[in-house]
Amino acid sequence: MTSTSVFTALAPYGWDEAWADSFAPFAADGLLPGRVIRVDRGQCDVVTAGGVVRADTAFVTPHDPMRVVCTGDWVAVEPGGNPRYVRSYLPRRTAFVRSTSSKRSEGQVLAANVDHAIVAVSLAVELDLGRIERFLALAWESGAQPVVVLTKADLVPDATGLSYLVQDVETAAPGVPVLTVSALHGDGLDVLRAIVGDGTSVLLGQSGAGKSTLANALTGEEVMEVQATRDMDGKGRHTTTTRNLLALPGGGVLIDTPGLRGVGLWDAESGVGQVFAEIEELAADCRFHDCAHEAEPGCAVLAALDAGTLPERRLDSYRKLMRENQWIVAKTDARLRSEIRKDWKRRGAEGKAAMEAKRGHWR
Ligand SMILES: Nc1nc2c(ncn2[C@@H]2O[C@H](COP(=O)(O)OP(=O)(O)OP(=O)(O)O)[C@@H](O)[C@H]2O)c(=O)[nH]1
Ligand SMILES: [Zn+2]
Repeated sequence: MTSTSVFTALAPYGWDEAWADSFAPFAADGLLPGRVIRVDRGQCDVVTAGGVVRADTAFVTPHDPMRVVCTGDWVAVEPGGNPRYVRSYLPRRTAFVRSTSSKRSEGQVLAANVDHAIVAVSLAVELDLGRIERFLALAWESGAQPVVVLTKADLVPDATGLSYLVQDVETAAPGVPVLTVSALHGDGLDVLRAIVGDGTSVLLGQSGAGKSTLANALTGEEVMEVQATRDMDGKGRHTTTTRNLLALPGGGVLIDTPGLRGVGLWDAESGVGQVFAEIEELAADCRFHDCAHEAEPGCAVLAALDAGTLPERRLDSYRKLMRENQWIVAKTDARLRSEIRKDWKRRGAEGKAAMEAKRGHWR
């Protein structure tokens, strides 16, 4: 296959000149480029110019879960073999990471190379700005551009009410476009389509926020492809193959993985800073460089609070997310420290053993 036809085949999945450049050394080794559309234990499905192939990730499964191949990664796969192997993956432009179970406070990459993080928020229930801010922190932290999509706009009875809701969300989302859509009536979908039409998008948001409905509207099909298999017991059994990454009919790529639904905050300090851009801006004018905005003299944040230009809810939410984030960071640091200590101990023991072996030799 020529490099032009590879380019044409993979462009709908987000392949571009820059990816092709960083892939060049792998191409020289006879490896094929492809994008991971799904991962399961030790295996992944990769869309290549020649179609979807199944590949083993044993070569690229390091100890660090942050470095495990994930949906959205561009990989170098072997041209054949049973099993065929993923040999490497290209450096990520962005990555969605979440903290795993409380026992092991490591990050886990959920999706890679995402450009737009679509945060779906239902207008059918009372707005929870704190929750929106949390999703936005995570989105900014990943490197993707967040977009808030207020769904089920048809359930808001009047236009004035709707515009107030949008304004509320906008105060919680500086630098973030806020759209309203109704999947029921199709309102606002073209604006969303224009955004996701370029690059790779993910859908975030609480259960019931309308993510699947949006995904279906964008893809124009069911995201779950149900494949009829051999009817073993006459009950019409089906197996479902899930593609977690889809090329959209109007251009752009959508990643929708179960794991991304319900992500938490992970080391998102700079992300939190971006969500609360106006507070960070104020903080630059505090008298003390390390002002905690609690009771310090010359605190510009508290001054804005007093003046009523900064809503108290915003400051509370900022503090809460910062605290939570610091806790996660501290937990990770503790893990790192204990790992380093273990490493020292091991090296110490090896060193001691080596010394003793030498001594034995001298004796
Ligand atoms: N009235 C109205 N209902 C909607 C709209 N979009 C989604 N819904 C309904 O809201 C409910 C939840 O939508 P889903 O798309 O399943 O939500 P989800 O975010 O995918 O939920 P999870 O799969 O639990 O994460 C469904 O009953 C949808 O039919 C809309 O634009 N208008
Ligand atoms: Zn201050």
